[in-house]
Amino acid sequence: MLTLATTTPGEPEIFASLQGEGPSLGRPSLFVRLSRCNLACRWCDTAYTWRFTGDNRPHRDDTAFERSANQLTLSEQDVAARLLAFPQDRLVITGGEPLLQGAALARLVTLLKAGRPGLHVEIETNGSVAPHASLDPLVDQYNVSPKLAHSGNPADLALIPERLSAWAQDPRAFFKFVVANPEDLAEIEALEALYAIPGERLFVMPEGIDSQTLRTRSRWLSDAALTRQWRFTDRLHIHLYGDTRGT
Ligand SMILES: Nc1nc2[nH]cc(C(=O)O)c2c(=O)[nH]1
Ligand code: SF4
Ligand SMILES: [Mg+2]
Repeated sequence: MLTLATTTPGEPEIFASLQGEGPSLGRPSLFVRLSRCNLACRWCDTAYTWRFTGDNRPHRDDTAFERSANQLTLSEQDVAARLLAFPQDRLVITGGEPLLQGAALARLVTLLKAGRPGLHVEIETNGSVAPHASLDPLVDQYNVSPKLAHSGNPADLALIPERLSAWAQDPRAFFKFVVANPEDLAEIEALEALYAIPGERLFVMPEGIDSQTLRTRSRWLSDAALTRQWRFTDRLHIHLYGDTRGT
């Protein structure tokens, strides 16, 4: 069984969209959003996957979500059938933190690759959880977003040395650091040096859930990427659709 996020109560967050972030930006893709996360970022744009009633960890909006309206449990077969009803040949698995459900995801991806040979599978992860051994060989690309101090997570939960070192050595893993302030850059430089992350696989992305914020931050962040030989990614889906579920 898989625990998914919902778009509207009762409807799983399964949709087709252009990949809005990272190395596959602009590619037509299927998305499935899983519920639950092991971290709690202050600026999380999908707090409805984890900040349920009674969870008082700090968050920008201070909103708590009713679990029953925002979570849905479906079988791997059901999720596979819903995804295979779309024509796209790329899948983005996101969350929440999808790797918390790695064994069930392996069963899902096995069904999907049987139904659509050649399906490209990428996973959006916060980078703190190891992929389940049965899932890892089925994954084509990881978009790894380690959480910096401004996320509000304790570093010992968010930045796991063995994990960061494994991602840095995996050619399938692209780092995507969410940046809000120029002070965040020194932290990225330190991680780049410590784990020897190749610039080719290091993206910076402005934090923001509206076009104006993204544009303002892109102005200095793109310069920072240029001088450090990092890659830059915008958040295309925010410009196109705004901060809405199912897009
Ligand atoms: N279009 C689109 N691209 C995305 N890339 C990463 C997303 C995410 O929420 O993880 C996302 C998303 O929610 N929508
Ligand atoms: S790791 Fe991702 S899903 Fe989890 S709280 Fe942070 S931004 Fe939200
Ligand atoms: Mg998102």
